[in-house]
Amino acid sequence: MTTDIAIAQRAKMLRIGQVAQRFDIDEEYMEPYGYYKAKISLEFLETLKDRPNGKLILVTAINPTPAGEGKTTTTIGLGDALNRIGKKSMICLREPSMGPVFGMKGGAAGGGYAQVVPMEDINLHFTGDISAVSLANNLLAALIDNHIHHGNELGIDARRIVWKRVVDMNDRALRDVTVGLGGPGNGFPRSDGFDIAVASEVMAIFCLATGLEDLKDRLGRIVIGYTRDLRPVLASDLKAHGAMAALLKDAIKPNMVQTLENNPAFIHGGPFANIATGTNSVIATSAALKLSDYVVTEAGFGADLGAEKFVDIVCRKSGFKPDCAVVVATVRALKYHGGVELPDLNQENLSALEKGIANLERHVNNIRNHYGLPCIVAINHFTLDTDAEIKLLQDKMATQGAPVVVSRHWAEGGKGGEELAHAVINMVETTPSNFKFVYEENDSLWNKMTAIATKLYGARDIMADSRVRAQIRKLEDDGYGSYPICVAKTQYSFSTDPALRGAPTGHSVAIRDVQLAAGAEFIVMVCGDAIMTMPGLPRVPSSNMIDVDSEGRIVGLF
Ligand SMILES: Nc1ncnc2c1ncn2[C@@H]1O[C@H](COP(=O)(O)OP(=O)(O)O)[C@@H](O)[C@H]1O
Ligand SMILES: O=COP(=O)(O)O
Ligand SMILES: [Mg+2]
Repeated sequence: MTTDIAIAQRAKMLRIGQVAQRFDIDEEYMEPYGYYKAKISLEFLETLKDRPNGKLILVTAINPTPAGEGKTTTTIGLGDALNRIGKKSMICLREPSMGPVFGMKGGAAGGGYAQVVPMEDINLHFTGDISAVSLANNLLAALIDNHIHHGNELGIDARRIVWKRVVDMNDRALRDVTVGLGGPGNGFPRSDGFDIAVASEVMAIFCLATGLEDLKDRLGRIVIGYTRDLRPVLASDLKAHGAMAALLKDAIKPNMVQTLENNPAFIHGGPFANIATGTNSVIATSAALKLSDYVVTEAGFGADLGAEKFVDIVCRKSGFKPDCAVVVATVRALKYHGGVELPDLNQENLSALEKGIANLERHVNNIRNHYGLPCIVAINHFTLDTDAEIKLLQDKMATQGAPVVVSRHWAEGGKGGEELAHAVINMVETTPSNFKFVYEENDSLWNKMTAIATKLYGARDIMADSRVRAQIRKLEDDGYGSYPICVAKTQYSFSTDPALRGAPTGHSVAIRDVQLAAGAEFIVMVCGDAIMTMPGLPRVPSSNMIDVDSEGRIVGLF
């Protein structure tokens, strides 16, 4: 079988300036990173602000198997298909974290004949944005310990520092560390830990900021910890935010690359959707909306996570209003939700498929009734899907109020996605969006989390111990009650139990921890025990297969 990287390395790429010209982006505003990547200057984006917005299509999915069900691949295939049928379309994706790249899931540049290129660059260092985010995050961490070392004038309580270090790698050995060992010259010993870079609040701020000044202002409002009398200590108290913004001044400009069919793609910002917001930067999507008639963007994991955060955090803050949603479903994942285990997903199993369709039905219901969005089901066709399985899925979904389209973009590129593209255009042109939030800004934090859990997850209620309840009360007392919620929970289930697949009801969502993201302006609610902000590498990491050959070409990157 032809690998993704073999297809990508055979691509006939255009110089990135040629791709940009098709979308009236003058080369003087392009800051090339080689021949096939470029950043777009923020000054250029300023010149666009009076233009009307194009239509916004959100690609989401059912709860995935560990491999993922093809949101990124479908976003790319749909974007190519829209351009093939004569629609001026751009796609907006997140940049891949090297955690999954070297870990279990692999890259995030699509697959088959629906990829963005140069995929090796995109999946590895790309233009250095995630490294810049990591450095900005860790500069703040270093300044905290340095401040304590040099007398601690702010009175930071070292036991109440909430700011962690980050690295863009899956490294369980760094989850729980002690810093400052080795005597007085090394500072004061204290427990610390690393999160994966894409879980950093700096990444969330990066993705929500509207420009450099907003970025700097938000960075300054980060709460790094508390004094002994529980007063918050901010990054601006440490005079850190200017230097942090300086590290990010180039990263904040959106990156442009191209698809295998030479259509433009913005790839910018990379938060995961199970532990963070899960969508690309507001700057990139805002730019794409001014530069094209149809923007296709994806939100991570299932519609219970990435799409909900896109709606309740990103759209609430940015003013975006999606015109429709495409929910990606696969036969394999629906069989998984019907109880089939991973090794057996390649066998036809109509009864399991029929049972697992409940997961898709609930996502369609949530998207239509709780996000108020017209919805299309895209069956991301896999080679081993049987006609009987496809027919069963189409028949079962026929009464759910969402058109079901089989899309073959992975195998055929944009051509394979044209039916989906026509369905999207028809939906956008005939069905108005009744876009709405799942909860209101002035609902209490507890009621916001209750709304998400009961309306979307099928939960009976939420619960929390007295410590967490006290934390929530203090956040309300400190004036953060109007902030939206960023749920951190497993991506495999509507519940907090990854093994509870399908469409569980009556479960309880336990809030294990609550974290303030004052700069990103949301409250993280960590639900259940199956979630961590520093993943570990699997027994056989993808890095085993990755190499560089004698001509300097990357091999084994999927
Ligand atoms: N139709 C398909 N057939 C085979 N492999 C696919 C198909 N769609 C996606 N993939 C592969 O599945 C993995 C997940 O796809 P991706 O688009 O990254 O999913 P998501 O964005 O939902 O996590 C990638 O390795 C991709 O190449
Ligand atoms: O945050 C997760 O994103 P994917 O669903 O694209 O892997
Ligand atoms: Mg993806």
